[in-house]
Amino acid sequence: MTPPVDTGPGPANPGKLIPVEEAMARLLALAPALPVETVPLAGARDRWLAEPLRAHRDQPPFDASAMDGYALQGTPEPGETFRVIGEAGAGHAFTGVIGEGQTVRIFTGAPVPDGASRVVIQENTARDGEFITITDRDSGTNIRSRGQDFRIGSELAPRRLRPSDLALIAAMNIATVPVRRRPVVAVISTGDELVMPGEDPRPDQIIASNSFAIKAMAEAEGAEVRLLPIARDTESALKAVFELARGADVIVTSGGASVGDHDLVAPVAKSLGMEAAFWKIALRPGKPLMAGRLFGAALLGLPGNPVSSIICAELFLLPLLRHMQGDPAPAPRLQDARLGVDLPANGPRSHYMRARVDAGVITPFGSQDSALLSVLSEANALLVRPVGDPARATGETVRYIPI
Ligand SMILES: Nc1nc2c(c(=O)[nH]1)N[C@H]1C(S)=C(S)[C@@H](COP(=O)(O)OP(=O)(O)OC[C@H]3O[C@@H](n4cnc5c(N)ncnc54)[C@H](O)[C@@H]3O)O[C@H]1N2
Ligand code: MOO
Repeated sequence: MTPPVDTGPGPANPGKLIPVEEAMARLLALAPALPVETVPLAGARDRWLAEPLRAHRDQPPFDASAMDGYALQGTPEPGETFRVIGEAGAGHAFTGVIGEGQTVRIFTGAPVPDGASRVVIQENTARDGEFITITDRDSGTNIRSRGQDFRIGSELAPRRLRPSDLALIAAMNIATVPVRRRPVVAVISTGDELVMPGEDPRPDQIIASNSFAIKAMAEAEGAEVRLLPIARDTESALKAVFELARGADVIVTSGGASVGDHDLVAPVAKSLGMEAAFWKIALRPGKPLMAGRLFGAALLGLPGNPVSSIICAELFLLPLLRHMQGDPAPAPRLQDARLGVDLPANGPRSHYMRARVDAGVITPFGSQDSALLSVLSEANALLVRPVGDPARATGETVRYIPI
């Protein structure tokens, strides 16, 4: 186990590994909420509503028939007859008044005519020319009253817009919505060993994989992602690629974050003017995580190990993107499950163990090496072990993050 010792260039108390929660708070403080823009409703799926919306009308806007049948007064008994004096369809109101002994043929969604207090479904009637006879009682009125769904002025609070929210907003008669601008994320992979998938790698080369996960995760969180060229492990190469990231809201690097001679991300970012916020976290995997501000953007330096990089993106990049888009509670949501195995006590770093949760029982994988993409791919949960968590027995309740 790596001891909690740091030789890195972190600004505040550089000898200390920062707790995950503190790192999260300091990261979110690096990036203000993005500006608001107005978009057509049809293009607003998954965007973050920036301000409350208020309904422009009642829904339904009138007392509406819930069934196909006959609108009439009172509570008719089987055997009673009524004269049909007209018809009401959806979008075609009957404008007269229904009197005693009268009825109007009505269809689902039509306004209930004045004078009617219920709709008898047609299955409970027998029609003979101009007349109907009631054959069975209806249990309810079959009328949806005006404003039953929502009233004019009803508020929809800011949220990430799901398809059903779009339908609700449309029904409120609102055609465009104020949303947070999408964050622009520049992704930089670093390392002399990296080649893109599909190339012809030498035996000592590695396929760059991290950026594909980071891009997909950030896009699913609403970002526009710019995949920048792989930066080689020289100051000049890294500087040149950093320059390409200007204009982004968030710059994400992967690799080169540790203490080796070729780990240049922090020194090069500093030479370009980065204000460092923190470096090194009491976290496993992902200890060498760096954050700061560069070129007016939030900079997040992820470790190179593929699993560390993806888990740190889950734990820090995605909350940052949610925060920038207005999510008031952007941290990952923890859930409870029962342990499927005994676990030894945890050490001085929070451990996010790759695990599978099935039917409420969570079991971490045997190997937790931070290079194993095949294990991460089988995992559907990160079992969260807090710093110093004591040994846990099978059946105890533990917390996890679904992934
Ligand atoms: N002496 C120490 N060595 C290391 C420490 C330490 O504290 N002291 N920390 C270890 C930990 S923990 C981690 S995590 C890694 C992180 O190192 P880097 O961020 O500098 O990552 P690299 O050295 O560049 O790469 C690590 C590993 O991951 C592969 N990699 C890198 N980028 C990609 C990519 N885009 N796609 C796929 N694979 C990638 C790279 O080839 C290496 O195998 O440092 C430990 N060392
Ligand atoms: O954070 Mo490294 O082992 O945390 O992969």
